[in-house]
Amino acid sequence: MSEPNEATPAGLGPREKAAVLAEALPWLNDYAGATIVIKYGGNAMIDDELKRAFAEDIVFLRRCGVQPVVVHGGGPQISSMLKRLDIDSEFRGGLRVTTPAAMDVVRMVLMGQVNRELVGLVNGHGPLAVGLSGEDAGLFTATRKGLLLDGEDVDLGLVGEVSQVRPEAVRDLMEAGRIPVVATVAPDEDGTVHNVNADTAAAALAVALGAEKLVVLTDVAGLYRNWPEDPEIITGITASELREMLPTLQSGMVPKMEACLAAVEGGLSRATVLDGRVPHALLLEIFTNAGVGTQVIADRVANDASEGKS
Ligand SMILES: Nc1ncnc2c1ncn2[C@@H]1O[C@H](COP(=O)(O)OP(=O)(O)O)[C@@H](O)[C@H]1O
Ligand SMILES: CC(=O)N[C@@H](CCC(=O)OP(=O)(O)O)C(=O)O
Repeated sequence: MSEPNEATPAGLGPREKAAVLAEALPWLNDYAGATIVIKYGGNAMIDDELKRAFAEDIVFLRRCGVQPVVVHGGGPQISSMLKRLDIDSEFRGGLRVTTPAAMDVVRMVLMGQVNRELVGLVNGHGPLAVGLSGEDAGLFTATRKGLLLDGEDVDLGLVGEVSQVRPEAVRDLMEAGRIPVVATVAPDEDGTVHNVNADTAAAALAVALGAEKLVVLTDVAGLYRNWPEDPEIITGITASELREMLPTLQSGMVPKMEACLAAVEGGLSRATVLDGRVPHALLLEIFTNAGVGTQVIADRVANDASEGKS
């Protein structure tokens, strides 16, 4: 048996461990029963250990009385399958130009590969996760997305934005104590399946569920003020400040920060971008005072805070 307060292999003695657990109490109170939508980016699914840690965090949240809903990406996984199949693909404005042939691969990889793997990892802890996509029970309806880039109309092919969310299927699962794991392909009104960016879909679902918070796990420490020259990360930004910054953003950060903005403008108090390469980043964010990543704060919440109302 170890001596009182002797450091464990994890580097913490009993007192420090107890302090970490005690620090979680206010957060446990705050988040009891709350819905948290977690977007898990394909770039954060780096290795098996990180994916296992992510699944543990999701189950931990559920066991603490939080209602986690996972929306996952899989961009790098789609790209590698397209390459194997010798199908060209390019990104414009952070979105994949999606031909019908590429769409078949997007659907196969997101639903048949990434979704199955995440569901399996969570269910290693008990029969909790149920996988679904925007095609199930009318969850998402897509409309074709237009894009104006440098004054030029870009044809993105079968890329969709979410025009309607029917969150009933997700709610049914949550009420049954399950953890919904959502892949972001979605039919349009005629049934043609579209490729929806996972950040965009996560924000739309978070708004439709009236979630407490949107957490986006990616492969950078947060939103850089001057990417990539300067290592400064923005720790907190209001919706108005982010709106001003949006036109200066590049690549994958464009849909990501647009999604965070849509989430807080749609009624959420906060949306946070976190480094998913840090093991258990989700637990650090939800249950400690560590304050990691970039937090986007709704204007009304920021105003209330400056007036001392919260
Ligand atoms: N201002 C910025 N701050 C941080 N990352 C940025 C910024 N601008 C562009 N990026 C790029 O955006 C990427 C994240 O978007 P993306 O690759 O789509 O991630 P995910 O797969 O998690 O959705 C980062 O890895 C980085 O290369
Ligand atoms: C339209 C569009 O770009 N769709 C994305 C869908 C997957 C995704 O968003 O994955 P990440 O979250 O890992 O980037 C794609 O085809 O890559």
